[in-house]
Order: sequence, then structure tokens, then C-alpha cells
Amino acid sequence: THPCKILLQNSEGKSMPAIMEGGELPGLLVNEIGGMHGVLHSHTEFLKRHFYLITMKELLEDRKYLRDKVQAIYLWWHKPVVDRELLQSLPNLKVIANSGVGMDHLDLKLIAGFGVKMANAPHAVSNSTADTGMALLLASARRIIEGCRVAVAPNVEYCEADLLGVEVTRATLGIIGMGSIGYKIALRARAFEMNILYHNRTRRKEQEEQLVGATYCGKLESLLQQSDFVMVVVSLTPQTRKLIGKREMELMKPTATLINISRGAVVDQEALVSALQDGVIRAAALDVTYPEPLPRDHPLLKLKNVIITPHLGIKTEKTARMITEEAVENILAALHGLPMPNEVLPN
Ligand SMILES: O=CC(=O)O
Repeated sequence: THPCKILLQNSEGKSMPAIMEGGELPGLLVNEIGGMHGVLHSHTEFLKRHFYLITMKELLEDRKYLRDKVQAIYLWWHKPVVDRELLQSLPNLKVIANSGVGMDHLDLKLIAGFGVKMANAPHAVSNSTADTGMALLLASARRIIEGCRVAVAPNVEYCEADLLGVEVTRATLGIIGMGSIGYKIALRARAFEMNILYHNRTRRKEQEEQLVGATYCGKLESLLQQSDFVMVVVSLTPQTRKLIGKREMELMKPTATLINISRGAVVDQEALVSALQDGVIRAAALDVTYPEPLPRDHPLLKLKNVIITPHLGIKTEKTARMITEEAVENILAALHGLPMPNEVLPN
């Protein structure tokens, strides 16, 4: 057990770890409590067992006292925005914990330059994100959204052939990115008897053994050429920006479906619109786009062969709770000078 788990367990319902001088709880800055961009109301009791909660509004109203008190920030859904001005205004800030795995919204070098540590929450999110990927795959293959529209609009005329979908069982799934989410997708795909290919910077022999029968494609091209479904699961970095562009879509089968559950910018969206309009690929299912949400007049919203969901990836109540627990573990570790379970370093 990580030492922080012990800290958490000890403090559950009992006395809280007193970190600041005089036994005060350390200040934790959050954007707001509840509302559109705030930590969940239902998590505040748990957070308050460990921290003195401070919202951005309170911080801006108070100036000195609260600024000195803040030792940690918990970013809920990318908020508050961490910029130089905020970092400069918090002299005792030691750690920032992010409520998810992707850190592309943060300037990691800038934050590290202030001597502030960072953590993400990779374990909490992997199951629910993999579920979202499979949900999109199945919905697109079996035309669930179109079918639903037909079913609820009683006067719509349709012929059976219009709703013929693609068979998922024993189809080939190409997973781009074999991290913890990619692995969970492969586990699910195995239950659908899918033929699994994956591409990753480095070969993951251990995962291959556990999955039995997942084949490594050192070349992305080879995965794209063979797959009926291509699932994008890599994090967004300068190396993966527009990883899937015109050329990559042209390598895919015309019957193939592209599913993106990572970040919109990993796929070249203009190239995707053309590929879908021209029948270069069959369909796309996207949980992520750029920007989010798309402007109402965006061409992707007019295409019939696209499913778009509003970044639902990690959104279940259980995952949200686990994310907050993982964040608290990381923050407590940093504040106690212990190794953080999920420290993220600038690369
Ligand atoms: O988008 C979700 C995450 O980064 O975990």
C-alpha cells in the first residue's frame, strides 16, 4: 500500500492530518463548488476532511490571507485556468492535481518552474473511458443513434437496408496507444471476439501476454490498413497532434470506422470532414473535438455518418469519486514530502 493510502485511511472519519503549522488544514483551491465548472457538491465533505477549501471567487475577493494559505489546487474539468498570474499569486503552492489523465491543457514547464508538483488520475479513469470507446464503437457499427431517431419519429419512412450496420464480432480493431485505457479497451474487445491490433511507441509484451492474441504493429500504416475499427487513445502531445491526417485516413479501409476518445487535435478535423464526405472511410464516432463543443454550423455536425458525444469519456459518478480520491492521495503525498503515486513531470 502506498503511504498515502494509509494517510487517507487513517483520516477517513477520524482526525485529519494537520500539515500546516498550528494544526491548520492546508488550503486547497478549487474553481467553484458545484455549478457549471465546480467540484461536485457531493465531494466537498470528503475534501473538507483533508483541506480548507477555497474557491476562486473567495481568493479574488480576499487577496492576501487566502493566497498565503493555498498549498494545493484541484483542477476539476480543466478549471481554474492555471496561468503565470495565478502561479505568481500563490506563494505557498506546492502541488496541482488534475481530475483526469490528459494534461495537455496545462503548461507543465511553467508550473514546474514555480517548483510546483503535478499529478493526474490515470487509474480512476481507465474503465469508464474504455466503456465510452466501446459504446461509440457499437453505436456507430449498429447505427444506434439513427435507429433511435427512426424509432421515436413515428412518421419516418425507412427501409431495412438503410439501417444495415457493420458486424462487430470478429472484426479487426486497431488500438492506437496501449496505455491503461488502450489495455482496458482490448480487454473489452476480446469479449466481442475481435481481432486486436495495437500501435504504441514501445511494444507492450506484458499486455500482449495478458490479452492473448493482441498483435503489435510497429508501423501505424499497417494497423490502419488492416483495421475495421480504429480507436485513438493516445494522449495529446506535440508528437501526436494531427497524428491521423489525410494520408492516414486514405490508408484506412473505405469500410472502416474511426473512433476518437483521446483529444480532438490528435485527428486532423478538416481532413476528417473531407474523408467522411468523400467516402474515404465509412464513419466516425467522436467523444472529443476541437473546439468543444463544436460551433453549431460546423460541417461535422451535418454529416450523417458521424456520432459526436460531449466528452463523456470519464463521466460516471463512480469514476468522478475515484478521481477525487486519487487527487487527494497525490496532494497529501506531495504535502507530506512522500513520493506521489501519479506524479507527472514536464517532458
Ligand atoms: O478527458 C479525460 C481525461 O483526460 O482523463
